[in-house]
Amino acid sequence: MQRRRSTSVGSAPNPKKLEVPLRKISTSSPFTRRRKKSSISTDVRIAFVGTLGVGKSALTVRFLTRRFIGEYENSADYKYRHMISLGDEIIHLEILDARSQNVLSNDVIRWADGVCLVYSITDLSSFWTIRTWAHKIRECRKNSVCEFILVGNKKDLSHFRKISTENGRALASELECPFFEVSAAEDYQSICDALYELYQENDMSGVLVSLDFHKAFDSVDHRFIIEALKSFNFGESFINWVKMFYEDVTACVMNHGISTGYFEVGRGVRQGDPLSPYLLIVAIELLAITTIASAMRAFQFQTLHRYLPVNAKLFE
Ligand SMILES: Nc1nc2c(ncn2[C@@H]2O[C@H](COP(=O)(O)OP(=O)(O)OP(=O)(O)O)[C@@H](O)[C@H]2O)c(=O)[nH]1
Repeated sequence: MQRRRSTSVGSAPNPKKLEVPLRKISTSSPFTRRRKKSSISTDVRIAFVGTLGVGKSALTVRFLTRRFIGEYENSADYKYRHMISLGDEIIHLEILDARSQNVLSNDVIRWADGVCLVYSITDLSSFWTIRTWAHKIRECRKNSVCEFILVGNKKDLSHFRKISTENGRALASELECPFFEVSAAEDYQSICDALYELYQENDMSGVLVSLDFHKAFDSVDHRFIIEALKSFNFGESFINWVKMFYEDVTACVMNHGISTGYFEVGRGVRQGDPLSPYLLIVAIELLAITTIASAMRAFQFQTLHRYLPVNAKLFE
């Protein structure tokens, strides 16, 4: 699961904020019943997207308040905050009810951890749009995790149905995402189930990168320090100064007045030097950036283990 803290929708055009008082769903809520984790707090952003009138606001409000009002103010993006507990885990949800547009905005895709692609079972065009939008999400978020689910809303209007459950299921299987048919008008449970599934999907797709900086001060490779400085565009003369301290360094060890021969020192920052912690931070920053990039790439091809040791060697 992506765990982030932010309150704006990228550079989306001034989304109107509608702060809903933080509500804690009781532990008997269907969304909270089935899972127990250690005590942690998670931030999750979910966006409801779909074409005009498919019921995005109705679904959002139903989930947040358990009520179906019927008519909703639809002229802007609305963002809600909501808190739920899943066993010992506190989940801070940010839910975006995106206003309808013909095109799914990149800002929304970049903002969300998970997307509910909503169509109405009574509206064919809302259904056909989904495929394009799903591909757009995959394309736009190919280097980061953003799961989506397919939600067919207005299940209660079965007499006006234009899209069969089988068609919905077939599209979901083509897009390789979970599928739900729900009714914001009549059903609360299935909306919770859908959101829970979305949460689960994201949870399973996360990448955890752990860097162990055991004896990092002593083990960072001097060549890597220089490469890191170059990567961050430090000036040539500054890099030459650092090189002076770190290239061709030799040392010997004195024990009871007896000295070893001189040997080359290729690793470790100089102790007692006020510049050293900053050099280490620069090196760690580059390592973190390349590791995360490798991990995300590796995750896509499911070969995480092959990439991480490459970076880890820099600090061995
Ligand atoms: N019968 C029925 N009507 C629904 C359902 N969900 C939404 N509606 C109705 O569909 C209409 C549009 O619902 P909204 O929630 O405003 O849809 P929206 O996707 O947010 O609309 P835009 O933001 O304008 O695109 C409203 O009249 C709702 O009452 C449902 O499950 N069943």
